[in-house]
Amino acid sequence: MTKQLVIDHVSKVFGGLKAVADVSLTINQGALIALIGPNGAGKTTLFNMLTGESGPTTGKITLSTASGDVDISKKKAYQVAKLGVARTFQNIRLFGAMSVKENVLVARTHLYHEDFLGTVLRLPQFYQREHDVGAAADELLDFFDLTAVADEPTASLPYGTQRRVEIVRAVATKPQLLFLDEPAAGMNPEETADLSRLIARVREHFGITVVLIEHDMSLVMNLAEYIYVLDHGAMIAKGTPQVIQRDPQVIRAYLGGDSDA
Ligand SMILES: Nc1ncnc2c1ncn2[C@@H]1O[C@H](COP(=O)(O)OP(=O)(O)OP(=O)(O)O)[C@@H](O)[C@H]1O
Repeated sequence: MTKQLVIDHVSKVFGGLKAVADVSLTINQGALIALIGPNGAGKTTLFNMLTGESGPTTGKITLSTASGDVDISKKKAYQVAKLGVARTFQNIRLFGAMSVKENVLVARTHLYHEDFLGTVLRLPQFYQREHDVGAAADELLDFFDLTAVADEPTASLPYGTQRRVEIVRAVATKPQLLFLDEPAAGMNPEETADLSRLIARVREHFGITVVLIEHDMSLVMNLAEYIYVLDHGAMIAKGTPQVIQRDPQVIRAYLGGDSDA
């Protein structure tokens, strides 16, 4: 198995609070992993460190890329994104006034920022690229079953659809690694089941490694191959869904008790 992301003794301290405490784990290419834990366990804080939103206080994060291993511990979010890492947020962050397709186009166009001269001078490659970007966006919208709402302003769409737009926008950046922060939040069981199938298809079709934070245990247990459990910033368990469901420490963390009884 090829390693994609190595998290080596990573901690994050806010004032006196250790939000993430000495967490180590390795994510292999193509994996579908869930990160779970009670509220305040440190899941989003860990995601923020892995995507460059906020650097670790101590520890190292190494991303394998086509051109070798890169230490991303001190890199900014836009630099990590350029290395092939995309994410969605717990609170949807879309361009609400823009249409669904425009959201995808913006994400896709970011890939070509390097060719500033070609764009400014409107060289032939600019028009070719515009055409390619448009065609790729249409294909993506079709894959995500969003063609019918392609021209709708995203803010006008139902919550579950907006979540799908967030994911397609992340996928439009052609990531190697996709982080989804509570993708099923606010969804009904039917939408959650649809989402679960969609995530599995995205991973399969685009060959993207997927890491998700989720409180919906039906989604986690059905979808994830491997689960990491955080509690009070520390990794308290890891294993397959079958193992995690029976882990006494995990059950205790969720039920909030302190004893073994
Ligand atoms: N920027 C910050 N400044 C200070 N404390 C923070 C900051 N961000 C998070 N925390 C604290 O760190 C701890 C971990 O928070 P985090 O949001 O990572 O938990 P979580 O597992 O994602 O929780 P939830 O499931 O509720 O989203 C919490 O005690 C939180 O209050």
